[in-house]
Amino acid sequence: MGAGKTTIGRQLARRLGRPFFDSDHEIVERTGVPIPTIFEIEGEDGFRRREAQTIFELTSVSGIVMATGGGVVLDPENRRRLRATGWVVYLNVPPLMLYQRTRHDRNRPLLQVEDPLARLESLHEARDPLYRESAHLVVEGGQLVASGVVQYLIREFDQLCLEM
Ligand SMILES: Nc1ncnc2c1ncn2[C@@H]1O[C@H](COP(=O)(O)OP(=O)(O)O)[C@@H](O)[C@H]1O
Ligand SMILES: O=C(O)C1=C[C@@H](OP(=O)(O)O)[C@@H](O)[C@H](O)C1
Ligand SMILES: [Mg+2]
Repeated sequence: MGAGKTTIGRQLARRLGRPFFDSDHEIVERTGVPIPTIFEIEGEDGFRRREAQTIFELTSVSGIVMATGGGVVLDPENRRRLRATGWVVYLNVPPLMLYQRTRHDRNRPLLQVEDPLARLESLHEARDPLYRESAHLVVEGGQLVASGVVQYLIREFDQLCLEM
């Protein structure tokens, strides 16, 4: 959360001239309610079921750029499908920076706790191996501005296309 998936995904899609989908946005569109409301009514489990269904559908569409929610890697089938159907990028950003970017945002239910930085640290530790297992490319650090990451990804993607 706060790594820049939505921001960078949208910019990357625009630069590549491809359609952009954000799995969280799809879930909100389909249910007609914001993510915190889904967590309130159906719990995290309910949200994860909707997320897995959305990932299943979006990984069936080719030629798109997709941003996922940060918890998508918890489900082994999500990880398998994403890796098998797409070119997966992990934006690895230190928890303190994630905290600075998300601290005023009330739209992430998992961070509405007394100590959001500690929550981000423990999520990062638990999920980092899962992100690495899923990704074809890891962008380390989070120091680059979003447009810089996009430029880097376009170069890497062009190189990949040349090699194919
Ligand atoms: N590379 C970046 N450098 C600085 N701020 C960024 C960067 N990427 C995203 N942000 C900012 O961080 C916040 C969270 O970004 P977002 O794209 O919603 O992350 P995610 O979808 O991974 O949770 C937004 O305010 C966004 O403008
Ligand atoms: O990390 C997570 O478990 C979540 C990340 C969120 O998306 P972002 O990573 O875009 O913030 C959203 O899917 C939900 O609040 C749960
Ligand atoms: Mg997002």
